[in-house]
Amino acid sequence: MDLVAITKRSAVHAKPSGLVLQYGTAGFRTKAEHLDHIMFRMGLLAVLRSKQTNSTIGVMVTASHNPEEDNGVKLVDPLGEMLAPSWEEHATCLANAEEPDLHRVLLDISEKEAVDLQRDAFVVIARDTRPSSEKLSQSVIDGVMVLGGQFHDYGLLTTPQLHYMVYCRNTDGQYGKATIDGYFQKLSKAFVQLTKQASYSGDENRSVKVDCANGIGALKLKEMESYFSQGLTVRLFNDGSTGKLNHFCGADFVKSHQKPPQGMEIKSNERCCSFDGDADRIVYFYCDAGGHFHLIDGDKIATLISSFLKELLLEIGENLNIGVIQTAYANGSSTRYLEEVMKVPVYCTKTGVKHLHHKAQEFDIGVYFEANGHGTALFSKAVEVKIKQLGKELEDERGKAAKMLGNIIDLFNQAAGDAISDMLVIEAILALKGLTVQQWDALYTDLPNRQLKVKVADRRVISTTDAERQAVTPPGLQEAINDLVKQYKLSRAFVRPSGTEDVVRVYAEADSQESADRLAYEVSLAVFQLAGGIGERPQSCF
Ligand SMILES: CC(=O)N[C@H]1[C@@H](OP(=O)(O)O)O[C@H](CO)[C@@H](O)[C@@H]1O
Ligand SMILES: [Mg+2]
Repeated sequence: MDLVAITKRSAVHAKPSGLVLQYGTAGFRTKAEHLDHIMFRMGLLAVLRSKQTNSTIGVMVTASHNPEEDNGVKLVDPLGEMLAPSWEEHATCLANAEEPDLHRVLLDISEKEAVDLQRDAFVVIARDTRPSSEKLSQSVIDGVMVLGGQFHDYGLLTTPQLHYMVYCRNTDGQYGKATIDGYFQKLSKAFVQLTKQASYSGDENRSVKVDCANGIGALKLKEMESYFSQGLTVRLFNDGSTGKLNHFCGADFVKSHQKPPQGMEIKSNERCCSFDGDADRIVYFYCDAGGHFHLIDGDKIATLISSFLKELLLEIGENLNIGVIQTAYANGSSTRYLEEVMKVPVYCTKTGVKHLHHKAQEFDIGVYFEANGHGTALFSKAVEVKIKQLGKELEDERGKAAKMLGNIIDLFNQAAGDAISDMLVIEAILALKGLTVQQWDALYTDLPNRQLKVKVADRRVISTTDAERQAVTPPGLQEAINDLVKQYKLSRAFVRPSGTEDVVRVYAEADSQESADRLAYEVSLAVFQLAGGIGERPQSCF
């Protein structure tokens, strides 16, 4: 480590005094103007992680669904996964170190993690379309270079595309070619093969409207369109040509406001979907003839996918272990439908895709989705090999189903939840099953629910257990929630400190919207009173 060079370059990317940031569920995220030093330091950290794992590490510059003025950064581990928890702590230490302490922290991390500093390092970098992203990604590169790391800058990519590149590079290209063309080719080939077998006909059915949140998803879908146009026409809205990123549009807006995005013409019963700003989340929706908006969220996506996979396995005659992974935010109706109607085992993990991803790896086939639309399906290597072999060997119906499953496996981005990949999977399944968006929506009816936020002095006073469904502290809070829940039918409620915002999140569901609203409000009051609420008392929303 050339300490003099590091000090010199670090002075160019000086840390504003007093600024403390934490590597949270989605890396670092705040106003773009506060992030230059963070980017430089994450370049340094990526080099250390690369040396330690002897693998390529990814650095993604994005703030996903946050407003355009924000930005953020996260590191991608060797198999395309989120950064390991012990390194999240190192990231926080490094980010908050004052200039004179920077070396010591770098040396501490290297020592604790037994990093062989003589090893080569390779880092791949990508960014979203925010105005601040290009300059910030240069600061990452500066950090990589000062520690002697090699790098490749992919420029503009969606977050899941960078995860995919990292995964490809660390599996010697077995997973795919680590280029954007390789990604387009792999997914499109699988999609076109699948839709060739579809009974769906007519242009109406073969087209979907996509709200791209004015983000990177629009650019990449435009580039990719010609690769899969035999199977699907995509009509892009909020493509960034006029509107502002994530402003009244995108998956997060549509899910949290439960209404269509602005900037999109919607005719009744048309199939529409929304990506978020970095295209790692997707939700579907439509408006019925009466003008009512219908949201099809991550839970219903997981249901469609897992039921299709289960059917294919039945046709192939393989008894594989398939599981669906959700979080506490999954709608109670979805969990009930999966367990009782489809007989698929459902598991609940803490919020944050890394938790779902790890749990999904325990199964032959693990399907995971957060209700907000972030998810994918993972297939064990043994399953992939077996299914593809059956697809080649068998000429009968079983073989046909195995070929289909083989293509579905290739169509999923198994490194991370991916709006483009998920959209193509969903479109293929709807086409193959001849399902309309209304029929898909009718699988089950969501229980009315409400999410609220409460401001407290220190959200760490709330600790939880049972995959965040029960509050352990502060004393009395869980008892208060239990008493409130008892007063409503089909009800459930929980509270947890957010990992990305300085708030406590409250979730409630019940048999009617009024009851869900009321329960959420009453639980918010309990949080405000027992967990040190600040500012205005929660207001009722009914
Ligand atoms: C209720 C909710 O949607 N929470 C989101 C949000 O986490 P919080 O820890 O709840 O702030 O951001 C995460 C990162 O994007 C995402 O994984 C998660 O689902
Ligand atoms: Mg995102």
